[in-house]
Amino acid sequence: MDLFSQDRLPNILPFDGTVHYYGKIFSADQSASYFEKLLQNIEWRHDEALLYGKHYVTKRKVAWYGDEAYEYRYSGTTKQALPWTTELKVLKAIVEEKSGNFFNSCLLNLYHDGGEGMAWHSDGEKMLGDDPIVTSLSFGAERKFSFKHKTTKQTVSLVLENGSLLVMREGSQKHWLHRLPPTKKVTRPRISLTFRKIIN
Ligand SMILES: O=C(O)CCC(=O)C(=O)O
Ligand SMILES: [Fe+2]
Repeated sequence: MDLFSQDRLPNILPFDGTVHYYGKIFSADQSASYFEKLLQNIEWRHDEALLYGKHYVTKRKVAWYGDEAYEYRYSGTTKQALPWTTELKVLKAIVEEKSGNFFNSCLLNLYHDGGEGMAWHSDGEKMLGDDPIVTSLSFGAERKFSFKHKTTKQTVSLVLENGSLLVMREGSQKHWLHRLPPTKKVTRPRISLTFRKIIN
């Protein structure tokens, strides 16, 4: 476990939680290779959402993998986790080593260009427990990522680089929202791997 590097990392959040940005943990070559493999080997599907009784299909694609065929219920849809691919097993081990945390599942996102993003939310699903730790491992285009405090509305932003690791720790889901804002400046795709730990 890479505890020493975590100790030296500054907290992205000013209060009420901890978010560590590890920066690039892979070289440009390694990142390009992972990006291609993930694009090819992951079973990407358009996400579905039920909002105010209306059924939406997102442009963004997602995929859900895990140790077991966990069921992920949200916005009126249910997804069943697929078994880990070779690359995902390798990446999970690297993220666990870097962060010092263990994960049993991963929600992957594929944003085809800057027109696709993710709206303000927190990853507060019951099955993740009271105070979940969620990662974002990024490949491809650099994107801005923002946090907003649920009561003070204070915001903090950073850029998630190609091959970089972000770990949202204690308090970060309870007290803060996060989003990936859409932008016209980005024309290339990005893949993110959000490793999570299902409690029950
Ligand atoms: O794409 C990202 O970096 C984060 C996505 C996210 O917040 C999520 O999947 O819950
Ligand atoms: Fe999230």
